[in-house]
Amino acid sequence: MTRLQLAGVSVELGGVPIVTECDLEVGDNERVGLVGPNGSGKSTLLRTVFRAVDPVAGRVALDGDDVRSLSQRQIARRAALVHQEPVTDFDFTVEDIVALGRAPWQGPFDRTGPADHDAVMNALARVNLLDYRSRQIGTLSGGEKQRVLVARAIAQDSPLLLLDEPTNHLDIHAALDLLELVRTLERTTLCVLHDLNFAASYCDRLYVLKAGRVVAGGPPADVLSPELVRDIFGVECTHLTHPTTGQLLLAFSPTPPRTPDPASGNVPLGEKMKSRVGQ
Ligand SMILES: Nc1ncnc2c1ncn2[C@@H]1O[C@H](COP(=O)(O)OP(=O)(O)OP(=O)(O)O)[C@@H](O)[C@H]1O
Repeated sequence: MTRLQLAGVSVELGGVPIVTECDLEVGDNERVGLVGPNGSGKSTLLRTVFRAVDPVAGRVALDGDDVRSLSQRQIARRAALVHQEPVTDFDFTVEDIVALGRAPWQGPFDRTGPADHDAVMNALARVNLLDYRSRQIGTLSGGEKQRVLVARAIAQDSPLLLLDEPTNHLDIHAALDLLELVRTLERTTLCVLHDLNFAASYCDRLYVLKAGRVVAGGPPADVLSPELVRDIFGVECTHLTHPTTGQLLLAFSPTPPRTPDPASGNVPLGEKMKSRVGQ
C-alpha cells in the first residue's frame, strides 16, 4: 500500500520561486499523470519526493510519513525514479546499472545474493534486455538506455514508481510497450508525460502544472478540455473517440498566428524565422 501526498508544496531554486503551493495526491495503485509546458516545474515536483530538493513550504509524505523524517534508503525502498538524464557511465554494464536498484535492500557490506540476481534478471526480461546484460551501458541507444532505467526501477521493487518522461527517446512501438509494461506492474505511479494522448489513455487522473502551480486535476477527459489545452499549451484541440478502443483522442492544430509586434520584441517564432530567411 502506498500513497503519495504533496500539500502546499513550494520550491525555490537559486532564490527563484519554481513551484508554488502545490497540492497533489496519488492513491494506492493509482496511475496519475503530470502534464504541463516545458519549465512548468514537473521534474522539480518529482525531485521533492527524493529530497533532491526540499520545499521552502508545505509537506511531501509517503504513506503519511513526511519524507524529511525518512532516510534516503527508506525513501528508495518506497519509491523508484525513472529520470530523464541520459546514462553515460561507460564502465558499467547493463546488469551493473540494473543491480543498483537492489542497493536499498542491501546492507553496506552485503554482496549481491541469489534473490538480488533473480530480481535483476527478471527486470531485464520484463524490458526485453536480457541479451544486453553484458553490454557496456554507453554503447546502447537512447531508447535502450531508457529501458535499462525502467528495469532498474523494476528491480528496486518499490511500491511507488515516479516516471519523468519515460517515453523519451522511444519509438511509438517501444513507447506503447513501455506504458503497457508499467500498467501491468500494478504499482502506484506518478508519471510526467508530454504526449497528451498517452496521458489521456494511460492515466486514471491528471494534474496540470502551469508556471509552477497546479491549475487543474481530475479525470483526463475532464481536465484536457479544448479550453484548458488552448490556455496552457497555446494550441487548438478537438476531442475525438478512438474507433476501436473508444478512448479519448485529442487532435491538435496550431492556433491562428498572432499578429507580429516587432516594436515590443514579441515576434512569434515562425515570423522570426521567416525574417531570417528573407521571406
Ligand atoms: N538550479 C536551478 N536554479 C534556477 N532555476 C532552475 C534550476 N533548476 C531548474 N530551474 C528552473 O526551474 C523551472 C522548472 O524546471 P523543471 O525541470 O522542473 O520543469 P519541467 O516542467 O520538468 O520542464 P520540462 O518539461 O522542460 O522537462 C525551469 O524554468 C528551470 O529553468
